[in-house]
Amino acid sequence: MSAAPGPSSSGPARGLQSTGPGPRPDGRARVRRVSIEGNIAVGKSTFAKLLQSASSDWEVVQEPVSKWQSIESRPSEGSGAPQQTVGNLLQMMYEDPQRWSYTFQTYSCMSRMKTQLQPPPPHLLSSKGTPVQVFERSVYSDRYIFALNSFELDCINPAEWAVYQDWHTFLVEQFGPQLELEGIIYLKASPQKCMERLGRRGRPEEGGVELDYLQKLHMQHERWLREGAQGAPHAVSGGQEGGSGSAVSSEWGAGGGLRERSAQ
Ligand SMILES: Nc1ncnc2c1ncn2[C@@H]1O[C@H](COP(=O)(O)OP(=O)(O)OP(=O)(O)O)[C@@H](O)[C@H]1O
Ligand SMILES: Nc1nc(=O)c2ncn([C@H]3C[C@H](O)[C@@H](CO)O3)c2[nH]1
Repeated sequence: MSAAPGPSSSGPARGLQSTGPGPRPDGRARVRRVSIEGNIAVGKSTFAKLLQSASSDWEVVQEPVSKWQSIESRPSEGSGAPQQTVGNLLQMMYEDPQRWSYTFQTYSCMSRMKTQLQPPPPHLLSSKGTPVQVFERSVYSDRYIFALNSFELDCINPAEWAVYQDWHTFLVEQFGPQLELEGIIYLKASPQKCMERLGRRGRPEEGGVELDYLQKLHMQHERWLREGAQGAPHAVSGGQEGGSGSAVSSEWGAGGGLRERSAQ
């Protein structure tokens, strides 16, 4: 594991730094919160399942992909109209990124906010061990990896990018301590390996994803973590080419944050 330097002293990171591993004001104080980050198909969900099955103290909150694949209309109150699926935003984004990337990022980020704001389940609150809530990706990678990448690829225009950053900064500052994460588990594999895994998984929407896109996302992750995971917390535990499961296994270090226990 390498500890990423702390985030800069301005902006949304302030709440994270000031709270640190010390006591939180509510009953959730003992529940650690981390995210798993990494390129598409590197093995985050697979690794998350292993974590969850290893101990009842680890609770995984999945990335809300199924919501993105099935956008539901919300009928007006009392209309009696049934809820309907009105689109697959993941597919729309991949098919026409210039048209749909901004819409996708608003929805992905909002759904990540909702999951990060969820209280821990009761069994974690009553755990006698070290309970950990593990989020698949975060509001920080939404912005500093994906939305930024889409902007750099001209799939989000300068006005959309300015608007995204404005509301993102506002919301992260508003919710600061509640969104707070204490660590990041970074799963890393070469873009070629991710491409292979993506192909094997065969998610229909990803049929047009090219190696070049995974290479760009790989670079975004490397830069973000090298620069101290802007917006996000400090502890980074790095996986290796093998990907999930055997490649990285982490435990809480005495000083807070994640420490690598074994890597092969
Ligand atoms: N360590 C591994 N070795 C070989 N194959 C793996 C490994 N980990 C995951 N896979 C396979 O790679 C594919 C992608 O894995 P997974 O769905 O866990 O990726 P992910 O990082 O969660 O993807 P996404 O970025 O889309 O959320 C799956 O087919 C999975 O079985
Ligand atoms: N453009 C874009 N922005 C995001 O914030 C984002 N988060 C995830 N994804 C894509 C990767 C997988 O195909 C699939 C599941 O992770 O969704 C994203 N794509």
